[in-house]
Amino acid sequence: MNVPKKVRLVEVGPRDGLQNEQQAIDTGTKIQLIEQLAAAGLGYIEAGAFVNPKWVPQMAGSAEVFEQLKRAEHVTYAALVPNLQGFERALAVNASEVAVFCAASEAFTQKNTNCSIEESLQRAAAVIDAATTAGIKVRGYISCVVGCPYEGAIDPAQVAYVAKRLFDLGCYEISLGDTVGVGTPIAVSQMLAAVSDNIPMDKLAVHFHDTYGQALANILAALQLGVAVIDSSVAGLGGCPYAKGASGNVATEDVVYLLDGMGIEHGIDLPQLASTGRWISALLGRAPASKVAQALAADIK
Ligand SMILES: CC(C)(COP(=O)([O-])OP(=O)([O-])OC[C@H]1O[C@@H](n2cnc3c(N)ncnc32)[C@H](O)[C@@H]1OP(=O)([O-])[O-])[C@@H](O)C(=O)NCCC(=O)NCCSC(=O)C[C@@](C)(O)CC(=O)[O-]
Repeated sequence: MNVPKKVRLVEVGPRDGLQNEQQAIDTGTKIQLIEQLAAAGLGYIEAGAFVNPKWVPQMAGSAEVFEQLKRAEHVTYAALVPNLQGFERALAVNASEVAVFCAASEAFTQKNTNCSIEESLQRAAAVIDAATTAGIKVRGYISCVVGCPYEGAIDPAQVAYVAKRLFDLGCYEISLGDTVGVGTPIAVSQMLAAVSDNIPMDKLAVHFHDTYGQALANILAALQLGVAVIDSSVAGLGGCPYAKGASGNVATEDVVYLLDGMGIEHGIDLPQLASTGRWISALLGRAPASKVAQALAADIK
């Protein structure tokens, strides 16, 4: 087993977590969420998305979020961008990094970005060229790495193909997304084995949604293979607008508790993070999806 000693958590709550919320969330609340996450020790926060606001209205105010945010020195504030237009918007508000996104499924790519996989890779290439010129690092996401809401099971070879293309284009890290949350540890391990034939494990991240309650088991499988970057969302917020019924990302609180149990360093203050999760969940009118946050609140020892 190659379990890492230290893990980097990529907090996607303010973007992936909020993008699918139907109720309006004001800019001040989004900023407060990001600032609280930074105060809890998160060093990488995806703070917004510069996508077409007609497609994802909740992310329409991302420019204001980036402009008004009080930035902490230890934090990378990343923005999701689908194309050059999105990159230019992110650059204008001084995003520290950007992330491009593709999928391993043709049907999902069409629904999510209105183009083919090949065209999405060309858009990513244009963003990477412009970002390189501007001195900005680019992360790459791949959705539907285990299953697709439209195509069903996805062949690990197809994930490996798209991952290698994105990596060769210049993404410094590839985040592998189980968008629907259908994966189980064996399927995830097979997918990671295929992808890591072409890309070193230390350039891979995992991004699990918890629809079927498998996210932590999948993370454990990924950690045992040496993956050291995990995407998660405070309070388990989230869901993709183009993956109907898919639940939120794995809760950051739950990942932190798992890492503590394995003696893996992460740099997060769990009680403070759980308090942020309770605050944002209360604001959204629900309990945190994190079991750890619920157990801490009930003082279960
Ligand atoms: C990709 C597009 C833009 C193509 O959308 P399109 O409609 O095909 O774009 P277009 O190039 O034909 O342009 C149409 C209009 O969109 C505008 N436009 C074009 N680009 C932008 C932009 N960047 N920002 C603002 N406006 C933009 C453009 O200016 C034009 O405006 P009009 O002339 O009609 O007024 C659209 O499909 C889109 O925005 N899709 C994003 C969908 C999305 O955000 N999905 C969720 C994020 S991905 C995800 O959650 C998965 C992930 C990453 O978390 C991992 C996982 O869990 O799997």
